[in-house]
Amino acid sequence: VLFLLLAGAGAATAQVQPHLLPAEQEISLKYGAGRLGKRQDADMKRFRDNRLGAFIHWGLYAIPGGEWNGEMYGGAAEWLKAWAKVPADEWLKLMEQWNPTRFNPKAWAKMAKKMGVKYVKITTKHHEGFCLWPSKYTQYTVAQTPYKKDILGEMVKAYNDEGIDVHFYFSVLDWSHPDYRYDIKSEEDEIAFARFLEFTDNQLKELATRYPTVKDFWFDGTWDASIKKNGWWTAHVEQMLKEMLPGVTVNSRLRADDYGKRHFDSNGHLMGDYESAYERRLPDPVKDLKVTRWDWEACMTVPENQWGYHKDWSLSYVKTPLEVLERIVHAVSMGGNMVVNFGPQPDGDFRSEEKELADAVGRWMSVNGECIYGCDYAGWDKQAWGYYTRKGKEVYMVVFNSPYSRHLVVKTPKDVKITKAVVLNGKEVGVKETARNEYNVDMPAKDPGAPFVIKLQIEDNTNAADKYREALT
Ligand SMILES: C[C@@H]1O/C(=N\OC(=O)Nc2ccccc2)[C@@H](O)[C@H](O)[C@@H]1O
Repeated sequence: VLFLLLAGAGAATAQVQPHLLPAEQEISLKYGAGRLGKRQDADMKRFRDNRLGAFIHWGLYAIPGGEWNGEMYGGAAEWLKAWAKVPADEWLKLMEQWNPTRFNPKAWAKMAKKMGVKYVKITTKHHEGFCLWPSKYTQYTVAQTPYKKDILGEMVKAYNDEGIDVHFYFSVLDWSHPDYRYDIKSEEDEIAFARFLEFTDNQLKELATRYPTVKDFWFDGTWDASIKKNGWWTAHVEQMLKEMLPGVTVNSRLRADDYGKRHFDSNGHLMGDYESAYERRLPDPVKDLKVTRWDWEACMTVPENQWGYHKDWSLSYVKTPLEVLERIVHAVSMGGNMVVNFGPQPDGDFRSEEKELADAVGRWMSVNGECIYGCDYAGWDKQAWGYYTRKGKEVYMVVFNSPYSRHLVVKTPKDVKITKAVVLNGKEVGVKETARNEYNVDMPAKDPGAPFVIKLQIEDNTNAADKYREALT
């Protein structure tokens, strides 16, 4: 009983993975993790190997762009309705202005292709309740705007035509719907929220039916007590989508278990197919190695916290392309994916900073993408110069910080030797063994002046004798 109470209390804690319980002490759950360990089917391998994605946050919030009644709000632009306390019916009047005349889905897809992203996550419906597809379950859709056309369908086709996978962001929280409840405190709440869950099921079935090439559903807006008290429904949604679209992936943020525990169930097992809690933050490469035990996907904004289009990016720090690149590599080096956010303008074009970012990342990926796509955690100790990634027997050194010593220190696991080091699309560099499982890898003769990649050839020679002796302390 005590454990159950603790588990219930755990519902409020963040999704830090609790210690796994010894199997015999696990509690039985009806709506806990549907699977233990990483999915290893082809669809999940594709999700994982894609590694680099882009987020598109596009909705009515792009029109005001952070400003309401002449006042500029510094908070996230897609939350302006909340910051400016705008009633839903007034907010949804923005639909009358939705007419992105410069929207060119083919150009969007080419920009994503040039950036080197392998998938794009699109906000089908954000918290505001405005749908980018002509849903028949609500009046708040593109069909009821001057634009009229199925924007989501145009995007899906354009991205797929460029060989880019499409993932759907879907907010369960829906500020436009009278039956949404933040908590369930009465019979009336129960009845209204049951209607809301049915409405949501219908929209999800509609999305899965209209756009069968969708590869993933990224749920958001699932943190309220009303959802945590309906963990059964979150398990039902995962099952429903996987029956309709075999192979589709679903993020952990959808899921709550029998006791309202989110992301990880009351036995500490990850629900959904990948953890989706690293939003605008990343696990520590030394202290948080636990994340390498499961699949995960991070997402990030270029300003400090703007997902939707905001008119004024001077209100917070804007990350440089190099800072975005380092976060991409950091995620992959720990076995995660990274999704970089874009907030298109109301006219359907992108701001210049985002176009420049896509270009810069794309130029680097075109030369060095081999150390990202299909790569994973190498299992080697992190060094100050940068990050390791690994693909099979190949280990990549992704160098962001060149050392005054001109040597890149590498410490290999026991029985692993380095036999060769070559700069990607460049020359071989010297490798000097300095102690047991320690090497100095030379910097390239001419400092590339930008992050670069060294590909290591390694040899597993178990039990080979060597000349080194551990100190007798
Ligand atoms: C990707 C982002 O996802 C969100 N929220 O994600 C959260 O996890 N929000 C959160 C985090 C901690 C506690 C409560 C909510 C949205 O609110 C935001 O507009 C954006 O779409």
